Amino acid sequence: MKKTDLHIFKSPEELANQFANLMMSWVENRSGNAFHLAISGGKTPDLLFSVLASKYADSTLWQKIHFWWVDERMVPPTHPESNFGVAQKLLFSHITIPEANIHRIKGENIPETEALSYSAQIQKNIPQKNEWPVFDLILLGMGDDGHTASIFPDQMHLLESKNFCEVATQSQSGQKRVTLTGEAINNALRICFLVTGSNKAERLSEIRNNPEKAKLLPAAQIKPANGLLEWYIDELAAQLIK
Ligand SMILES: O=C1O[C@H](COP(=O)(O)O)[C@@H](O)[C@H](O)[C@H]1O
Repeated sequence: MKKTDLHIFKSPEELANQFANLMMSWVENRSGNAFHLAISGGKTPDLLFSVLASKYADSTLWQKIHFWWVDERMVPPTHPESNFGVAQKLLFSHITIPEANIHRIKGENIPETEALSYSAQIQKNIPQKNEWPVFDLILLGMGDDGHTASIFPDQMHLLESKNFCEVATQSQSGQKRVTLTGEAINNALRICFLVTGSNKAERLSEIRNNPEKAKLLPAAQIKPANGLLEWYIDELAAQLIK
């Protein structure tokens, strides 16, 4: 992680507010009529969804944004752990967005079948470079074990898969996930990690200051082929960074 790629905010609320403004300005300034945004699961995006829903409820930019998911838990959309379900509740139900702009991973389907079907959706809709999709923006989180997307430390091979998507298994619970692979993520134009909370501090300091430990962390392997990589973190997550 280079110093210049790191943006530290006083609180998760300040981060969500500032990031929402930045993101919408990137959408506005991007030429063309589609902006392909892939969002992550977990708790961290909740605040961003709420800020977007309240500050940008009436924005016309929702016509341009196509939502994709970095990963999904293989549960129905009504399940509390559904990443789509959370975005639906906190964001989509508050804005006007064409249904065709929402490209969810269908958690209710058989994981292997859905990984293929979601890959086909990506292939059909997203411009490619070097035979990999080029998302305009990918938002990533990081677990306190250093996983990102649903690429866990015991499944590092998913970083090098030649497929756009793969089935992953949550290491502790055994829950099946469908996730974008490392190469599909690394081909994006811009990748932003959003990370908050003291439970992420140790992993962040390893990524920044300890190359040997960082080798074992999926989040540290995210290195865009041509695009930008930025970290947006709060002070609690930043506390051990030297
Ligand atoms: O399991 C997951 O965890 C990470 C981090 O989640 P958070 O709750 O700490 O924000 C998330 O980025 C990933 O997409 C998700 O599926």
